[in-house]
Amino acid sequence: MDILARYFPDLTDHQKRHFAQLETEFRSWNERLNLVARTDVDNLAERHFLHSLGIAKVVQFPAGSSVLDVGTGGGLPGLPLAILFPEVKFHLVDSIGKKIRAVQEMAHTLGLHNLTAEQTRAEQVRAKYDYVVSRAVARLATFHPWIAHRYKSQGDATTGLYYLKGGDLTEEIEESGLIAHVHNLSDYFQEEFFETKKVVFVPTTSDGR
Ligand SMILES: C[S@@+](CC[C@H](N)C(=O)[O-])C[C@H]1O[C@@H](n2cnc3c(N)ncnc32)[C@H](O)[C@@H]1O
Repeated sequence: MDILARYFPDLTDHQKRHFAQLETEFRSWNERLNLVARTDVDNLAERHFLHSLGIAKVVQFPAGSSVLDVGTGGGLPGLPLAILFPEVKFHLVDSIGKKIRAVQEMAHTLGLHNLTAEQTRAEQVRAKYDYVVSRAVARLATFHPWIAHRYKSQGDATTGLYYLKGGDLTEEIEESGLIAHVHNLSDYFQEEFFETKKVVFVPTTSDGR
């Protein structure tokens, strides 16, 4: 967990304890459900928790705002972000019920009161949010129509989608026809894993509404 404290030096002892607990819980659920590749389980802090927190290097969610995590699987990036931003409300959705139950159990064990999780398809979400986050779910051209109308109307320059992606995204962004800003996580994190990792920001207004 030292790696999280190194890149987020303002973490409180309470948050550090939460991350340590999350690691224990996540490992235990992973043995049953394969939430992330087994080969990655020794690198949970770097490849999953810190990767999720990469979004926080690009945007600071204000207190009182709301965030939807689409296709959260075992709670990534939503669970680590909910620990980092205790004053922000997170709603995590996935179409697979057993993953959502694992997320609910982990949130309950940690006593995270700012996070809810629901089994539903992204296309069926009806509430509205300030922000959407996601990792590894679908190409932007497929994904964006699911969430394009899930934003509250009073957005600002920071509201929109923050999508964790890897590799060369030129073609994928072009195919989507969206205005997208690409942030390199290698600008923030030194580990080799982040060399090709990005946060793609698609503002709420990027489809011309
Ligand atoms: C590769 S996993 C990524 C999980 C997690 N975001 C992570 O990074 O570890 C993709 C997840 O997206 C979910 N998913 C795919 N399409 C979806 C949809 N239309 N609505 C809700 N969940 C969806 C799948 O059930 C799966 O759990």
